[in-house]
Amino acid sequence: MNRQVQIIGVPMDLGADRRGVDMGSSTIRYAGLADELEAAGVETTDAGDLPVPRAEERDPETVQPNEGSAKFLQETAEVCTDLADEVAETLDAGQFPLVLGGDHSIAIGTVTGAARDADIGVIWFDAHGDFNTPATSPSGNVHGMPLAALLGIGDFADTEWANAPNLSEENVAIVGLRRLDDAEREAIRESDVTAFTMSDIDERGVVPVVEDALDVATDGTDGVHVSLDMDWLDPKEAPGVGTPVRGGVTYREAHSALETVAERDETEDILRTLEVVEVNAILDHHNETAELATELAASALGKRIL
Ligand SMILES: NC(=[NH2+])NCCC[C@H](N)C(=O)O
Ligand SMILES: [Mn+2]
Ligand SMILES: [Mn+2]
Repeated sequence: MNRQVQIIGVPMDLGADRRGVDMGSSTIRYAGLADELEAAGVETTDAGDLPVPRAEERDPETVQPNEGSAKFLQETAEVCTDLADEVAETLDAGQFPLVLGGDHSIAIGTVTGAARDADIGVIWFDAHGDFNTPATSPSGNVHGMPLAALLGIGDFADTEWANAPNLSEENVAIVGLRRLDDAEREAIRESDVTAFTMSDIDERGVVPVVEDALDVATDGTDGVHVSLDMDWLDPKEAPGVGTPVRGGVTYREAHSALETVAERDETEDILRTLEVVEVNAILDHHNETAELATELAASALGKRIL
């Protein structure tokens, strides 16, 4: 496939408690993303990093009284609106947006941009559901809320900047789930989102599960957004993440999953956007999580062993 990839970095850490995730985009570049993608046979350009305000720069006067329920929500809205424009413009120019986080709150920008002129499906590789709302979140961290925000769940019902117009719950598949807050579990059960837990992967194997997730995300849509939270992997493979959870997928399972996406893309041209998030440079060991992120992006975009 003759794909022109445009890298868009978003050094965002306002959605997470653990500082260090703002360096994710540069560590992934430093790990050799451009070379890895070249090996996958795709042409790459780099749009650099979007500006993200720093927590320290904030004027205390602007802090909202209800700040604790969704920290830095106003700043997140601004960054995600910029990102959505950048993603939509990249697609309009015939290029493929590869978004590098930053924490997972940026998915609100990537997905609203991807869904601007198309019906899309989403595959969400994650240990977590990211299905909290300001009312249910135990942490107030927006990186635990992007899926709920995009789908307009609960108090996100009229949050226009965060709702993805052309995305329905029926076309969302979460893969690899293993840690949920109580209210989040309830909200996912009540929704029409399809959730494949780690138990499903244990029982059936990762490839059949990803095939099913692809069926969910492609059913009646124009394309698929793949969101890869690096804490989806087991912390033994990906130690550089802020919210690690034991019992994640292995190195080989992760590659198989993204190769399965690439195989479907080869025959059906389904992949619209890709993002890799939650790489935390401070917590990483010798950049190994960033290196893994580059490898997995390349697998998703068609790199093969043979
Ligand atoms: N994208 C992530 N790493 N999300 C972790 C979310 C953790 C927890 N459920 C919360 O709401 O704070
Ligand atoms: Mn996660
Ligand atoms: Mn996540």
